[in-house]
Amino acid sequence: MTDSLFVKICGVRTRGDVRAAVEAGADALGIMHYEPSPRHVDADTAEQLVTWIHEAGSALAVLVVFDMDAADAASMAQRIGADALQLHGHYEHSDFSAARAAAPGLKLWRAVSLAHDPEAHAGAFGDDLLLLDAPAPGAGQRWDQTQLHERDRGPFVLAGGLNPDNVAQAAESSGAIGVDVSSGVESSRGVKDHALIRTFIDKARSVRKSAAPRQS
Ligand SMILES: O=C(O)c1ccccc1N[C@@H]1O[C@H](COP(=O)(O)O)[C@@H](O)[C@H]1O
Repeated sequence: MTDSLFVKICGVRTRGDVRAAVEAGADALGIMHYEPSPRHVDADTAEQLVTWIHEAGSALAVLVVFDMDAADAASMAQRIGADALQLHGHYEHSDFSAARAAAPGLKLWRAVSLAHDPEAHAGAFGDDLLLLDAPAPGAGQRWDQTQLHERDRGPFVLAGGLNPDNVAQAAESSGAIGVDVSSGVESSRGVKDHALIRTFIDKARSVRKSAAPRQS
């Protein structure tokens, strides 16, 4: 594990988005499969994006879903060759067990908001990674991080309303091990701005992970 932040760019939809994010040094790229999202792609496009991501370099291809049946989502992630499945929405421990049974070896990332799950902490559902996000994910919404420090959450990735101007301060004050962004690197809803992607990653790379969260 390096001492620089883990950086995920979420909601890629084109080969140009993939190239821009991978060439800028993203550690993971998110592929959104959720029809109400402006970043939604169908299963065939998702599979093509996974191929492009793997051809372009070593970044992880992450299938991102919202309230999709966990086992079905895991099977889809495995079928398209994704490296991880990011589950947003109303999931229980049993859903993660079902997903693991459907796709053994697939990394499962649990995305929650402390507003909905104030006790959330890393590994609670046997997940491989915890993302702490805004109550309304994908909306470019910042959230109150003071609740974050009420208890030890273990390692987590920070998401929700991040952008090139706030990512360094947000990451340093939260003690996150990584950051995840969608709206903040777009020129309009669902349209990635490749220059913003590059700037976001540069700013995130300027942060050294802290041993403990600083008070914001
Ligand atoms: O991006 C979306 O449209 C989306 C829809 C439903 C669930 C999750 C979604 N995206 C995730 O939300 C975070 C934060 O988004 P933003 O940066 O505040 O726009 C994003 O990183 C995705 O993991």
